[in-house]
Amino acid sequence: MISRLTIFQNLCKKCINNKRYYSNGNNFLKNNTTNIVNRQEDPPKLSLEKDTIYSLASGVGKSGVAVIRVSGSQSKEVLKGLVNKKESEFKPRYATIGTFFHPLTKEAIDKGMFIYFKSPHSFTGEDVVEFHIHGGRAVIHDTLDAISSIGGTRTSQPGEFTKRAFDNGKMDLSEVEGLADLIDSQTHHQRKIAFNQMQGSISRFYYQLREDLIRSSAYMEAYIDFGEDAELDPEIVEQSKNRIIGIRDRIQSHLNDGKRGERLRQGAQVTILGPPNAGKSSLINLLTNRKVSIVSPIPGTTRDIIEAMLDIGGYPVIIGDTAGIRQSSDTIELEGVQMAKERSETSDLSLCVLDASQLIEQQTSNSQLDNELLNIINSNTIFIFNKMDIINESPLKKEIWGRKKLEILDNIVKHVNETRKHIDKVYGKDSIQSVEISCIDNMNIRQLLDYLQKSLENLFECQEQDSPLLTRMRYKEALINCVESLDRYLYFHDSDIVIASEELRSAIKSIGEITHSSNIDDLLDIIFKDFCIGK
Ligand SMILES: Nc1nc2c(ncn2[C@@H]2O[C@H](COP(=O)(O)OP(=O)(O)OP(=O)(O)O)[C@@H](O)[C@H]2O)c(=O)[nH]1
Ligand SMILES: [Mg+2]
Repeated sequence: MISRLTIFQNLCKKCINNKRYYSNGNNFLKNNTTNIVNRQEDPPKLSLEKDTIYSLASGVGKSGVAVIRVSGSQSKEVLKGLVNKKESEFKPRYATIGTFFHPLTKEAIDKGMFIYFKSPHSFTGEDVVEFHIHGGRAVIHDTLDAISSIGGTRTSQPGEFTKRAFDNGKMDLSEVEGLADLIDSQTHHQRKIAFNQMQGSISRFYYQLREDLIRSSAYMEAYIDFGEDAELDPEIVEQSKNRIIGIRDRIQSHLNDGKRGERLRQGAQVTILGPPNAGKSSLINLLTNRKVSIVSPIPGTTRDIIEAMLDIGGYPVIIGDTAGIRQSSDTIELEGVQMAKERSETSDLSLCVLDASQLIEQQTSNSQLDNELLNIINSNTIFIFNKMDIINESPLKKEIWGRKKLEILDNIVKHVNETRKHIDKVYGKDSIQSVEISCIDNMNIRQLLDYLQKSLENLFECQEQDSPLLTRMRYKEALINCVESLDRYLYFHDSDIVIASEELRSAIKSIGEITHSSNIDDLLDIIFKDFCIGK
C-alpha cells in the first residue's frame, strides 16, 4: 500500500513540475508565470552578437610582459589578422609562440605568445584571445592599434569582460563581487576571503539555504493545491515548518557574525586616543612609517581625525589619530575631542596613549587619565605608556615608575569596575593590556604590533566555520529581509496558510537577491564602476 507520505511527495513533484521549477545544479528555479523567486527564469544565453572588445589586461606602464585580451565573435578574426598562421594552428587553451603583424601595414610589431579560448570555455564565455607581448608602451600601443583595424572590434569599458562573464552565466553576482574584492585586496586575509568568494563559497551557502526553502515551499504549495482533495496529513506541513525554523535560525546566526566579514573587507577601525602631547601622532607616524600627522610639543596640535591604512599580520586596519582629550574653551578643539570620542566608541580597538614621564611627576595617578578619558575606555583598549626613554634614563625614575604604573592600573581597574559601562566582565589587573614604548627610540613597537595582531585575530576569528563571512551590507540587508519574511511566515502559519506561503516566497526572493538581484542593472553599474578597463 502506498503511504500518505508517498502520495504527498508525488504531489510535491507534480507541483514542482506544474510550476516549471528547474534545477541549475546548485539551485531550484521557477518560471515567473507563477510567483516564486526572482528573475532566474531562463538559463543564460551567450551574448555572441555583441561587439568584440579588447584592452590591455595587465597594469599600465612599462613592464616585462603585457597581456592584451580580446573577447567576442571576432576574436578569431583578430588572431588571423595579427598572426601569420593557419586557423588549424589555433588550438584552444594552448600557448603558442608567434610574431604579431599589423594587418594593414604588414609590419612585424613584436614576437610573443597567444592563447585562444573557444566559446564557451573562456572567462567571458565568448571566444577569447590573449596576446602576451613585451610590455613597452609602443609595443602595447601598436598591438592595440593592429587589433582596432579588424572590423567589429572596440576598446572595452571598465569591467566589461566580467560583465560579459556574468551575462553568460559564468559567474553570479556574489562571485563578481568576490573578483572585484580580489583585485582590490591589499592584505593577505582580504585576498583569502575575496578568493573564496570568487570561487563560490558565498554562492554555494546561499544557494543551499534557498534550495532548502524552496523545497519546504513546494511542500506547502502542494498542500494548499491538493491537500484537502488528497486528505493529506497536516503533520507534513508541520514538519516543513520545523525545517523552516531551522533555516531561519541558521540565517540569523550567520547574521550575528559581529560584522567580521565587513571589517575584513573594509578594515578594522583602530583609534589612537589619549591626553594631549602624549605622543599619539608620533605613534601613528611610526606605525605607518610616514608622516601622516603633525607632531609638535604644543599640546592640542591634532584637531581632526587623521586616518591611515595599515596591514597588521595580514589584517587590514584603518588607524585614526585623534585630538587629545581635555577640557578646553576652544570650540574647534572641543569639536575635535568630540570626534575622537565618537570614533573610539565605534572602533574595534582603541590605543590609549599616555605620557609615562608626565605620569610619574604627578601626585595623583589619574591626572592624565581624567574621568573623561576613563569613560571612553572599554574592554578593547590597549594602554600604551609612551616616552619610556625619559624614564629609562635614570634608575630612580625607573623605580618610581614601577610603583606608579601599578597605581595607575589599579585606578583603571577600579574605575571600569565601578562604572562597568562598557564592560561585560569584572576587570582584573591582568585583563588590562599595556605596553611601555618609546616613539623616539622605537622601543617595544614590535611588542605593540604583536598585541595588535592578537587582538585582530580574536576580532576576526570565525566561530562558525561552515558559513562564509558576510562581506557586504547588501547581503546583510537581503538576509534581514529574508528573516523578517520567515518570521511573518511563522506568525501566519497556523491562521492563514496562504498568506504564510506568500511570505515564504518573499523570503526565497530575498535570499536569491544575493546571487541574482532584481535590480541587476543598477547593481552592476555600481560593481563594475570600480573595475579596471581590462577586467
Ligand atoms: N622623549 C620622547 N618624546 C616623545 C616621544 N613621543 C613623542 N614625543 C614628543 O612629544 C611631543 C608630542 O608628540 P605628539 O606626537 O605631537 O603628541 P600628540 O599626543 O599627538 O599631541 P596632540 O596632538 O597635541 O594631542 C613631541 O614633541 C614629540 O616629539 C617619546 O617616545 N619620547
Ligand atoms: Mg597629535
